[in-house]
Amino acid sequence: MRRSTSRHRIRRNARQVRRYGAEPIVLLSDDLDLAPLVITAIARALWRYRSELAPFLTTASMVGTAVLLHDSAADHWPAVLSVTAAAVGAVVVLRRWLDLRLIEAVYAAAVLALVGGWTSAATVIGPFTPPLPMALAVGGVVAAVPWWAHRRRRARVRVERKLAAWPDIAHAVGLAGSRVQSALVDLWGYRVRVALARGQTVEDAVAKIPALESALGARRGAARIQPVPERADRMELRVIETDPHADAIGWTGPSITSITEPVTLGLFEDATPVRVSLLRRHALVGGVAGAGKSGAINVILGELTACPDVIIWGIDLKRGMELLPWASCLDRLATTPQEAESLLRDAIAILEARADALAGDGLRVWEPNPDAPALIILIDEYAELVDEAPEAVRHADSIARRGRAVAVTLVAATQRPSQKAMGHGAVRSQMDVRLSFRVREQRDVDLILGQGMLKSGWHSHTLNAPGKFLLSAPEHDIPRRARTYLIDDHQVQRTASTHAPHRPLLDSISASALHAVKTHGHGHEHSSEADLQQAREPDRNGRHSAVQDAETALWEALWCAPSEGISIDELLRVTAMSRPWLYKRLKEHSDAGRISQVSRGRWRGYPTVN
Ligand SMILES: Nc1ncnc2c1ncn2[C@@H]1O[C@H](COP(=O)(O)OP(=O)(O)OP(=O)(O)O)[C@@H](O)[C@H]1O
Repeated sequence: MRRSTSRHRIRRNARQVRRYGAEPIVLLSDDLDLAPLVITAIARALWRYRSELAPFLTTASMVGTAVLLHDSAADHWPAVLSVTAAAVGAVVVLRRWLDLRLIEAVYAAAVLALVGGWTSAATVIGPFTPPLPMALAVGGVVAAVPWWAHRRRRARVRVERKLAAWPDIAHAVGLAGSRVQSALVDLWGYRVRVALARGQTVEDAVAKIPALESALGARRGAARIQPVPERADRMELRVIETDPHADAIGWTGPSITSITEPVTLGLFEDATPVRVSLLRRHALVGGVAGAGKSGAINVILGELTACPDVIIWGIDLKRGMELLPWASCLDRLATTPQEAESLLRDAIAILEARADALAGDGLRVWEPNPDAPALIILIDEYAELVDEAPEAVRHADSIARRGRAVAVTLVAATQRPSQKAMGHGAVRSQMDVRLSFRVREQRDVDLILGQGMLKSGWHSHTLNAPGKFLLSAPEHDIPRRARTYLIDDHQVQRTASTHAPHRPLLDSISASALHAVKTHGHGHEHSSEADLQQAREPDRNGRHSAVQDAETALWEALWCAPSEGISIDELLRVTAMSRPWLYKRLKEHSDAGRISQVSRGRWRGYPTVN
């Protein structure tokens, strides 16, 4: 009778669970039959919320440990301190291996020091001797708040809870018997390694993607499945919770330290990084005005300037508007057609000298290192070069055909690389890496990416935001939408000044060729060490004079402005500098009280007070 009453109660509880949701409502009573249910429910709740409860569990175990140590081994406190120091050291040393960011490592080290310090003090004087209880309470709360608030931890817990239901999910979608082996949570979602049940294939799982998205409560199109090459019964499930392309993706700094590593340009839609090698390869960046070409060049420069085994030269016939901010890291910057022509002619001299040196040594390719750096020439708006410096284009053509093996390569940006805009030469056909930002017309797709690409599904005319692009390269042969990282002007400035002191010098073979060109008009003469040193010296005068010209033009324009002031557009025209540069200068002058804003967007200089 009693037994049937408690069964009745349990059934009633179960009904309540169904009615009120997942969390069982436990009615406390003195009925002993309910005890196991209560204990199980508490244990489950403790397990489920173990991450949130971690601060309490840590505090409780500190007190327990201190009680034991104080009673039995009070003189062992130095051992506690030593273990603490070792643990803090391990966190510092193994930070990367533990996948901890700097701030997380600092937190972990601080908490470990707090726990160890308190426990050793409690070992000596007892955990309940003032002020230790108060110190524990205050320290516990202070340490727990960042833990509870930490976004990455919360995301990990949420994913763990979701994956705890994997057996049910797998059963529901038709992959019964598969198991989760590991899961990794990142900024954009999570990645799960799944062991498939006997006889199941990755293709079976791919067919269940829509069902999986539904069962995991993800948005449509959020899940991707990839095979694991070495095991047919394993797969990797990627769930993207935040669309990486929804907003601009900030650049977090260079990802490489050598040109032999692939540069990282941005992220694909599935949040995997876009990596492409520029070693001994020419690159073409195309797309309409405002589509993000300069952004891509900035990212490329951010990466390349971090490499001490590459020398960078730049050609920017828009008076250096795009490349000037990087000038301290560019060994040469040409801003006029004449400078462009001589820069490319010098590059050919280097190319030929290197080719001769390689042939002499019986080598096939130039392996860049800090003593023998690669040379990359960035050309912003190639079409301007074609219009203004036809001779330079002939040199560029030659570099495009012969530069790869000797690591003298081009990165050219242009709005529409038609035969005319590319100077009817071989340059376009020699480009191994192609980045297509948005193009205006469908036929422009093939112009940038190559014949037949539009038909094969490379639809860069449908890209819908600045910075989005398609990448075609030997290691990227399927069209996947990507977005470049966005580097703001401050980052450009900071990165350029950080990297500038570490730029390499030209190798002696190349410097000797340059010296010979300067003195004899061709590149095969013997040069003294002093000559070489002079030839190696970066020629950054172009930069300084262009900036000074702009500063002077700006100041004169402001000073001579009429009483209603001069507009931003006019200032942009007279300085030929970028908008951010102009705004920065205006702010500096205005902060110093030298100029004033007469009305919205119109400025003028103050008359000097004597
Ligand atoms: N990756 C990106 N994410 C978000 N916004 C971007 C990105 N790249 C560029 N933009 C935005 O688009 C604007 C134009 O970009 P950018 O100057 O790179 O275009 P462009 O193709 O070089 O144009 P132009 O040919 O006129 O120089 C930038 O001011 C920036 O606000």
